[in-house]
Amino acid sequence: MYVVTAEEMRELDRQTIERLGIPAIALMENAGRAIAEEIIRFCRYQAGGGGTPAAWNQAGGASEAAGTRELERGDAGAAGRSRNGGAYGPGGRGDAGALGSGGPGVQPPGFSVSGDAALTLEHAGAEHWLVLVGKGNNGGDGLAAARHLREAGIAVTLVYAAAPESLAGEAALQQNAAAAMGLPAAVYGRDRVDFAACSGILDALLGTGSAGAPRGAYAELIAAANGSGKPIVSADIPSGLDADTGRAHEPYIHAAVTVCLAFLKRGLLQYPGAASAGQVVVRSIGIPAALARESGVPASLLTPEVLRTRLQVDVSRRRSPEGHKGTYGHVLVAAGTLSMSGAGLLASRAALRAGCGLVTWALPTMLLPYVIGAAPELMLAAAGGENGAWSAGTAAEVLRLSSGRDVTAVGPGLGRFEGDGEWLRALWEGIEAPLVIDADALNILADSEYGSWASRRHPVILTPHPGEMARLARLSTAEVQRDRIGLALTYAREHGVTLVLKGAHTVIATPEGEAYVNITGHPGMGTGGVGDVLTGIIAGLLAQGLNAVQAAAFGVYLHGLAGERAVRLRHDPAALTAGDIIEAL
Ligand SMILES: NC(=O)C1=CN([C@@H]2O[C@H](COP(=O)(O)OP(=O)(O)OC[C@H]3O[C@@H](n4cnc5c(N)ncnc54)[C@H](OP(=O)(O)O)[C@@H]3O)[C@@H](O)[C@H]2O)[C@@H](O)CC1
Ligand SMILES: Nc1ncnc2c1ncn2[C@@H]1O[C@H](COP(=O)(O)OP(=O)(O)O)[C@@H](O)[C@H]1O
Ligand SMILES: [K+]
Repeated sequence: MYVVTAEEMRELDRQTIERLGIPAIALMENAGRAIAEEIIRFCRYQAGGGGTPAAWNQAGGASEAAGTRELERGDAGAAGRSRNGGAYGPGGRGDAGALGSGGPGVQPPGFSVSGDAALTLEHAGAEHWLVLVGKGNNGGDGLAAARHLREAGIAVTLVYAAAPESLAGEAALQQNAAAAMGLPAAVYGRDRVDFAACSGILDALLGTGSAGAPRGAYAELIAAANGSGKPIVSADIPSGLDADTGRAHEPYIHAAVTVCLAFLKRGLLQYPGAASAGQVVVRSIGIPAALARESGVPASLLTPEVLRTRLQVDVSRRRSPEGHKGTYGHVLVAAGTLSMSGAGLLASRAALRAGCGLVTWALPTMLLPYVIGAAPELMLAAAGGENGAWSAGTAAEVLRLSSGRDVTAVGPGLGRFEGDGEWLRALWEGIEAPLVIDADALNILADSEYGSWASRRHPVILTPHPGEMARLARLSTAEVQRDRIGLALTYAREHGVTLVLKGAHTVIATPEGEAYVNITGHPGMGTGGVGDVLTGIIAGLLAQGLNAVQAAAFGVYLHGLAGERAVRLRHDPAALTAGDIIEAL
């Protein structure tokens, strides 16, 4: 699933209209219909008592994002089936249920007629939706949706932010159609609007054409909608949000559902915007995905389908019947100091659980006797150093140990030491295998002009959290968080590295200029050592022959999934520890 900026979206719109000859009004019609269907689905969900995301999916339709957990069920090939199953499940979109919900062998009846179930609502008479209409195309989408809602028997009242005569182009056509259908309309500031009397609000004020903080009537309508306590469904993006960065201008809509049109917008994946969008449903409006591919849209949501098809990852993690420990690669982990030996242990254990054949943990000599037996499957190697710390002189031993290993991971619990820049440079220039760089090794890198180091034949994966990224990019942490996708794309391309920018919705960016945004995981994972586990997983996958981008993307995805599974076993996200994630892998 592609993730676009407002500019990319405009270009794809333009190509669809000009190259394919599909009229803009047709796209707007599709958008309006999709929004109306999702509002009806939301009404069904609410009538059913609301509840879990599963109940939401059952209320009709299921997006690709809803299928992102399918690896969890251990049925990697289920993508298409699960989506269809969701779409035609109980209360679902379409009337395919009329053909029988049974498996193969169930015969359809001889004669059947089915209708537009997605635009039908049993208790429509109980619903009354306010449609807040901006004067751009977002407002046009809202007007088209209003007509479909009215057709479904739902009462609608249009609330224009600006005089209806000020709408132009396709939005003006929609305004004329709505007026011709006799849809009741109010103009904010001129007519009284009773938010208390409605059952829900469609926010079609501002979309991808929005610039800066909402002004005038827009700001007042947003504040009134939020203050009403009624559920809000947003068209394309919640009004007030920056479509690219997810920055929330004041005021901005707090939506229960966002019906994103054509392609996922970057701002819906980046915080704080991601938190204001509620359930995000991406609906096709007739713009082919092939256009996004051909135009080189660089960002995608990381789904099992993207892992399988675009990144060519064998997500089933098949093992050869004749395989042995030599088949699955050997990881060297250079990590741990006296006060942070656990970081090295966590990374090493995670590499084993990720399925590699062998792991050697190189650590300061003094520590070795204390960790014997901590993980009996590990091999330990004393790397020298003094008093449980690393020293510049240990580089030669790490280089010797790395020879013949398939990957070296360096950094967790490493600490800083005299000459650490030259130490890391020796590893960078001398290790003839992929290198995963994390934690203090990233801080060492940030203090070095590593662009002048000899270029490597083998890939480098950097795994910074936002603080480490800030040091690498010489920005503040707030600046890093302002547009994580944009920054990750730029940094990875300019520095020729695979970058894993961690945190909620981790971004994996490639030296070739692509980015993948992960949505597995949860806030309970913000606890010490969880990043060390990720480093181990990525190294373990690299050792098994995955390339840098495959290992980074699949590693981040599995790490989040294991975090979710670990919490289910423990029942409380706050109780999660890094070791639980290793056990849940
Ligand atoms: N084929 C298509 O075109 C398709 C379009 N699609 C839909 O169109 C949406 C994009 O439409 P868009 O480009 O017309 O911009 P939109 O978001 O409606 O806002 C522009 C209006 O808002 C105003 N305005 C701006 N900032 C403001 C502020 N801070 N505070 C107050 N007002 C502000 C601005 O006024 P101005 O500044 O010009 O006076 C202008 O009137 C997109 O999100 C999707 O929903 C899809 O269905 C796909 C097909
Ligand atoms: N809110 C969140 N949602 C999803 N994942 C998260 C969240 N907070 C943290 N994580 C994940 O937890 C890990 C924390 O890594 P890091 O900050 O390096 O921890 P440490 O240095 O203690 O090992 C990262 O993989 C990060 O993406
Ligand atoms: K909107």
